Order: sequence, then C-alpha cells, then structure tokens
Amino acid sequence: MRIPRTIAIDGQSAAGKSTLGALLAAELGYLYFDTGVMYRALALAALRAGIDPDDEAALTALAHRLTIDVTAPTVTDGRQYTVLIDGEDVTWAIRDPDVERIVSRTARFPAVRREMIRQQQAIGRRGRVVMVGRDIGTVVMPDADLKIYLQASLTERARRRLAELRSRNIEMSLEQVAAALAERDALDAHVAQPADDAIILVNDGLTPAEEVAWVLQQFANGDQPLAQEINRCKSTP
Ligand SMILES: Nc1ncnc2c1ncn2[C@@H]1O[C@H](COP(=O)(O)OP(=O)(O)OP(=O)(O)O)[C@@H](O)[C@H]1O
Ligand SMILES: Nc1ccn([C@H]2C[C@H](O)[C@@H](COP(=O)(O)O)O2)c(=O)n1
Repeated sequence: MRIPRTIAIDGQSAAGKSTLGALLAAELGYLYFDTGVMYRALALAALRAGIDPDDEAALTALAHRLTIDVTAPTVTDGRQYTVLIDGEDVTWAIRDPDVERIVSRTARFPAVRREMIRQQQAIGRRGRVVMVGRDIGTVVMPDADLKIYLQASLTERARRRLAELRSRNIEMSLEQVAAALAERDALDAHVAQPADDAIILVNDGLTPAEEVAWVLQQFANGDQPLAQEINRCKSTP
C-alpha cells in the first residue's frame, strides 16, 4: 500500500485521536481536522443562546447558521488549532466542563449530524487530510484510504483526561473523570463503532511517537523506503 491520501481516525473520548491525528498530519504534510471540535462548538453556541440540548429543531437551525472556522494555531498556548465561532476564538471554551456535559446530547440528533457531516465531507473531498472523530471511517469518509480505530482502557483514558484537566487548573477526581468518560462512551456508542475495514490500535502503554511509527509502518511499501515515500507524498500536491 502506498501513502494514503485520506486517513480516518475514530475512537472513544480521550483515546488519543487528536494527538495521533495531528502528529500524522504533520509527518505527511496533510490537513488535520478534528470533527469533534464542530460538535463542541455547536454545543457551546447552544449553551450561550440558551437553547435546550434536547431541542433538535433549534439545534439544527443553529448548526445551519453557525460559522465554525478551524485554523492553524494563532496563539502559542499549547493549542493544536484555533477554533472560531462567528469570528470569536473559542478554542479552549469548547473544552469547558459545561460543554463536556451536553455535547453528546446535542451531537446525537440526525438532522444536526446531517449538516455537520455535509461540511466535514466537503473537507474530506479535498484529500490529503487526516480526519478525526467517531464516524469518519463509517459515514463521513467511508472510502478513506486508511482507517484507524483507536482504543485505550477507561482507566488509561481517565488518567489522560485528568492530566489534561489539571493542566488547565480544572480539579476533578480520577473517579469523577472515569465516570464522565463512561457516560460519554455510552452516549456516543450509537456513532462510535469501528468500520469493518478499520485497523484497531490499542494504545495503552504506547507513546504518541510509537503510535505514529506503527501507523506509518502500516503503509510502508516494500519497494521503496518509507522516508522516500513520505517525502514524495509531501511534494505531491
Ligand atoms: N499515547 C498516549 N499516551 C499518553 N497520553 C496520551 C497519548 N495520546 C494522547 N495522550 C494524552 O491524552 C489526552 C487526550 O488525548 P486526545 O485529546 O488526543 O484524545 P481524543 O481521543 O482526541 O479526545 P477527545 O475525543 O475527547 O477530543 C491528551 O492530554 C493527550 O496529550
Ligand atoms: N465525528 C464525530 C465527532 C465527535 N462526536 C461527538 C462525540 C463527543 O460526544 C463530542 C465531542 O467529541 P470529542 O471532541 O470528544 O472527540 O462530539 C460525534 O458524534 N461525531
């Protein structure tokens, strides 16, 4: 297999999808796109507008009129990208606990998903993209050249999320974080299933760098050293 032009990474919350996706995209010179950001931005906008997280019609109308931009980082504060809602920087606000609490509810409606998926597919059609989420390999990019389904144990994911929250001065116990992730897993289960042709990567005990090396090896082509293939890929528009 040669270097894929479209890569889908799906998996549960805090499995490490965004980390792996961003590293892979940087390695290949591809666009990195985290679709969870769009659902988080919608949930934040709904909170601010006082929209009921169970009001499908209002959420769908909001999804149609909201302008969500995801750009390269505009501030050096550890962000992987900058997220704008109607021009306002909400990169960190979309990860606040209030958004965490409702995003699975607002993301579950078919009419909301249709609009989100429409926008995501437009990005996927450009190619040279690493797209991250729950349903990328099954719905958004079912023809993706490479599909990875990332898994980690609940305990490991809770440890990772706790460290992430503490780095933002948000204090929670490991038990609270694990319970919130388990609840999120249950709510997301209807969309977060691996594609039949996805490669499953369980990353407990793996560093992000080890994950990247493993993925790159999945598409190493015997007749050319991998580094040559990656350089060719970076120079190919
Ligand atoms: N292989 C790994 N080993 C240890 N920590 C990791 C690993 N991969 C990611 N992390 C850390 O775990 C946390 C969650 O990672 P990341 O945001 O990539 O997960 P995610 O699956 O995209 O989560 P979400 O779906 O909630 O956005 C981050 O703090 C990240 O630095
Ligand atoms: N393609 C996607 C991406 C995300 N979601 C949901 C799942 C979560 O509840 C929420 C936030 O995602 P995260 O940032 O944690 O990856 O959005 C989805 O339904 N489909």
